[in-house]
Formats: sequence, structure tokens, C-alpha cells
Amino acid sequence: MSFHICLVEPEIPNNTGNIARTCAVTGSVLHLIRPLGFSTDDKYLKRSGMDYWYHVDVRYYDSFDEFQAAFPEGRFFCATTKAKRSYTDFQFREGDIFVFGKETEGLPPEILEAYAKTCVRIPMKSDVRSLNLGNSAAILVYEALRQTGFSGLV
Ligand SMILES: C[S@@+](CC[C@H](N)C(=O)[O-])C[C@H]1O[C@@H](n2cnc3c(N)ncnc32)[C@H](O)[C@@H]1O
Repeated sequence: MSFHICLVEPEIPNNTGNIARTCAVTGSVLHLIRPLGFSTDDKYLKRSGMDYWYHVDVRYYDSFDEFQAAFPEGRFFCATTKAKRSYTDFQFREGDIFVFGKETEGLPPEILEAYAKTCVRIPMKSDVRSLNLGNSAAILVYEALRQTGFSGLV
């Protein structure tokens, strides 16, 4: 069992490459919702995730609905600057799904409404826009791993 990271219509290849690397080192599954703002052959994507891309279980979907349908029992947590609750307020379980929005616009309102009770914010000062997508994914997955006892130490 592992955690799932879902990127809804990611636009910047370096961010997805960076997150693929996080998935590789944590054993998380990466789910990409099309359209993607880059080709999966993109040199920046490969440079950021490079040797790691081939270690990751990457799955592609044509819509968020298709992704949801693949996890009928899944617990979805939506990462958004608009959430009222901090990610540290939740007790995560193996198999949980973390959903992230696109770099320019974040998650669409219909997804935020559907998961209003499990939207999570990573605390920030109020006069700044947001964290980088890759950093926010790493923060959430490592908190979930910490809570579930992943030592990662050899
Ligand atoms: C660059 S941000 C998008 C910013 C967008 N303008 C917005 O307001 O949502 C890309 C994604 O990173 C995640 N993110 C960034 N900062 C976050 C924060 N402080 N708390 C939770 N998620 C965050 C969200 O999933 C967001 O959709």
C-alpha cells in the first residue's frame, strides 16, 4: 500500500518531474490528469525526474471523473490555499489520495466543492500567493508518511 499523488492538468514539466522524483523515493503512485502542459518526452521533465521517472508508477487519465471512478472507496484530500483547515489537522492512512491543482489556477471549484470537508491548506503568510506545486506535494506526502510510520532509514 502506498500514497497517491494526483496532479490535475499540470502545466510546468519541472514540477511534475520533481514530484515524480518524490514519488520514486517514497513509493507513491503518480496520477496525471490530462491535458498536460507538456509532452512526457519533455527534456525539462526528464531532467527534473530523470533517472527516477522509470521507477514510478505513473498513470494517466483523460478527466478527473475517470480518476475518481478508479478509486470508488478512496479518501481524497485536496490541497488548496483556499482551505480553512491545516493538513496537520488530519490523520492520514495508507492509500490516501492527495490532489493538487495546476500552477496558474489551482483546483477547479467543482473539485473543491466535492471535497470541501477534506480540503487542506499548508499554512502560509496571508500576503503571498502560494507554495510551489512540487514543494506542496512533498510536504503532504512526507506528513502522511510520518504519521504512518515510514522510517525510510537503511
Ligand atoms: C502554484 S499553486 C496554484 C496557485 C493558485 N493560484 C491557487 O490559488 O490555488 C499549485 C498547487 O499547489 C498546491 N498548493 C500551493 N500552495 C499551497 C498551500 N499553501 N496549501 C495547500 N496547497 C497548496 C495546490 O494544490 C495548488 O493548486
